[in-house]
Amino acid sequence: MKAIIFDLDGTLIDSAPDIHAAVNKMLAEVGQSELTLDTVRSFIGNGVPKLIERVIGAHGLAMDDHATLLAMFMRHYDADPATLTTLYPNAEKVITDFAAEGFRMGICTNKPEAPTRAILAAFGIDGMFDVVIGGDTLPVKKPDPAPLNAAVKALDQSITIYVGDSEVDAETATRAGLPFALFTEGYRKSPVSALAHDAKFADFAELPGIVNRLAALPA
Ligand SMILES: O=C(O)COP(=O)(O)O
Ligand SMILES: [Mg+2]
Repeated sequence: MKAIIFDLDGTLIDSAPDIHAAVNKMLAEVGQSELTLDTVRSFIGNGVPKLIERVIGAHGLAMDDHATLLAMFMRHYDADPATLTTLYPNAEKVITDFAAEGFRMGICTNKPEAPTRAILAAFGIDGMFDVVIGGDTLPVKKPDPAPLNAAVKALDQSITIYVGDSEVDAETATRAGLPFALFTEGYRKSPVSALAHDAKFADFAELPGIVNRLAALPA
């Protein structure tokens, strides 16, 4: 049987609006002006500590305040992680079909595990994933391959495919030696051609065909 592991932000869900809202609530708390949605979206992908570092850089704030700002951000984000967030078109139908076909599925994201689980529950899809690895589940994050390797091990299938949207995901899949399907409508910063990938798709309706093709390739 086959397994599929998904990245979360910019892959299954468009979460930037809630992350943006929490960043701006944090900035308001310390008397700083708001950042735009595009700016905050470009800061997503390497986990929350890196997001906060990038916000600090954008505002010329003191790196000494990193821990305080991170705690403030998490308070706001944990309080409201899913209100403005949406699943990408066809994502829910496709993962429901995969589950019905007996695929084992997992999540490997750099988002901390607690809001990851809260968001999956808010969309009623938490039961479909047999393993959830967040950015704080292990001591290291993607692009270190350890989180993805941990998810692969937990699912324990002969063929596992990783689905993600970013440079970080492409590098992680390469380092873990997994076939990688790139969702092109997420938070990638460089052209599709700059990311190592075995397949790409702009609509989740294309994913079942891709998974069948990749699963049939020799390992
Ligand atoms: O940067 C984050 O917090 C999460 O990003 P990811 O779900 O795309 O790994
Ligand atoms: Mg992502």
